[in-house]
Amino acid sequence: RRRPPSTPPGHSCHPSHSPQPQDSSKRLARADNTLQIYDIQALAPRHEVAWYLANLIEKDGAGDWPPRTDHVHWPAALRPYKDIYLELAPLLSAATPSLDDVVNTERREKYRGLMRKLLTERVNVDHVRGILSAVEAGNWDGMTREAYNGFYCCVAVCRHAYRWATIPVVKVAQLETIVEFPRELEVPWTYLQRMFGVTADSGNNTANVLHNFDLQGERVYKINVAMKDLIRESEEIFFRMFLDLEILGFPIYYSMVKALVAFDGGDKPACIRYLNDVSGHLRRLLSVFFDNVHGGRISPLVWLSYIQGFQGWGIGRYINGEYVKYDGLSGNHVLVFQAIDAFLGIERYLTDENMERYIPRNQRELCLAFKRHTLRSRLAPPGQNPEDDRIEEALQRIVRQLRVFRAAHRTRVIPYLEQPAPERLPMTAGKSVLNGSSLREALQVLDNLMVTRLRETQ
Ligand code: HEM
Repeated sequence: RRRPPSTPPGHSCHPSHSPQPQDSSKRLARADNTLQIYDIQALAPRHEVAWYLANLIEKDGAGDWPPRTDHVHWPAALRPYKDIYLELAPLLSAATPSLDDVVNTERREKYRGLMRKLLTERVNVDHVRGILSAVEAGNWDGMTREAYNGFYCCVAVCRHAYRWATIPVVKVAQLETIVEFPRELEVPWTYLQRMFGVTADSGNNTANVLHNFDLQGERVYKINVAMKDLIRESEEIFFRMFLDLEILGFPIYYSMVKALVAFDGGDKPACIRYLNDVSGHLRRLLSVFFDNVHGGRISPLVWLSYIQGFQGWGIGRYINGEYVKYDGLSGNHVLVFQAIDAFLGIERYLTDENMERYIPRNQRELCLAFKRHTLRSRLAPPGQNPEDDRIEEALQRIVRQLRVFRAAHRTRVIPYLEQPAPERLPMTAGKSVLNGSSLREALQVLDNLMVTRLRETQ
């Protein structure tokens, strides 16, 4: 298998309340997962959950998790995409969002026109197709999986930039229902989405966020490059959280697999130890949320207008005569929460349809495998077997941790969502333009979703 990253082993200090986001010494480093990955690979032939985790790491992860990406060593035919995104990035955001539809339409047409022009001039679609079809046929001579992951991100963010064409997101953009994308952005997208086993026209947390970091932890395609520090720093901290969640998620996936292998091998004391490990790792992971989702780190004054909007989508296309609208990104795409829910036997938050649209196939399959092996349906009734009771207690501890997270998430996100943004209609990235006659009603719908989820967490 490919070597895991050459970044330093172990962990650097956890982001605290006052780091400069640009200061790399304060960032959580990717861990050295080598030994755990060997262990998972060794277990793969005899336990299907280990197999699905090994498969995710080897394929989507390019040999590690979070996924390894390369944004530099690409075939020449693909490189213009990155150049074009980066060249146009300073034009994307406006320091003062206009409330005038005419001004906004002009801004957007200018951005789209430029992107179209540069794509036509510099991208040879036949060459792009040639490279991606070779990969699809299993021939990786032309590019590595790391580079493929990087390119997935690049095309995804180019599409989101083209979709909105000005940030903050404005009403005229929200009112579009269908957008005709340049073929340079359509052709590769079909291949990329097929490879990852997802169907949406929009991106997802894996493409737009996880793959948007190089191995040194630098974010490659930023949104608000020419805006004030408060916006740029909040943007960095916000997206960095999602990489950190997967860095800290890895030992959780590992411990959950080991707990299942131990249980299935009849070693219940070892199973309990691994479940306790899950709790310990989860505590650390949740602190990423608690330490960052507040005004001292991510400013609610700028989040809604400058950070969230880019990741929305809210347009669609006709498929077999029926209009299908796609949503953008949400925390609900994050693998670690889906995997833990599945492991605990909690019903899924996303519908089957949304899973297929936004969650890469190998992530979905890992979660389904966790669900098939959930321990809770296999324990003796309470009071009949002391070891089973201790397993249930350990599982309950994890459930309680998730409940604390969900209760906190419910309240902490409100100041971000209720920020005035007169340039747009109420919208979340994950749920698109919100129905309801007022912002209050729209937020109530979201709150109901979160309360229901909290209730289901048991
Ligand atoms: C300003 C920051 C955030 C806001 C405004 C926000 C808002 C929301 C909203 C409105 C929902 C319900 C609608 C939907 O499914 O999309 C949601 C769901 C969700 N969010 Fe967030 N979120 C934020 C940050 C985060 C972060 C950092 C995480 C991960 C630690 C996260 C994890 C989740 C999860 C897992 C769900 C699905 C429901 C669940 O499993 O409880 N969110 N978020």
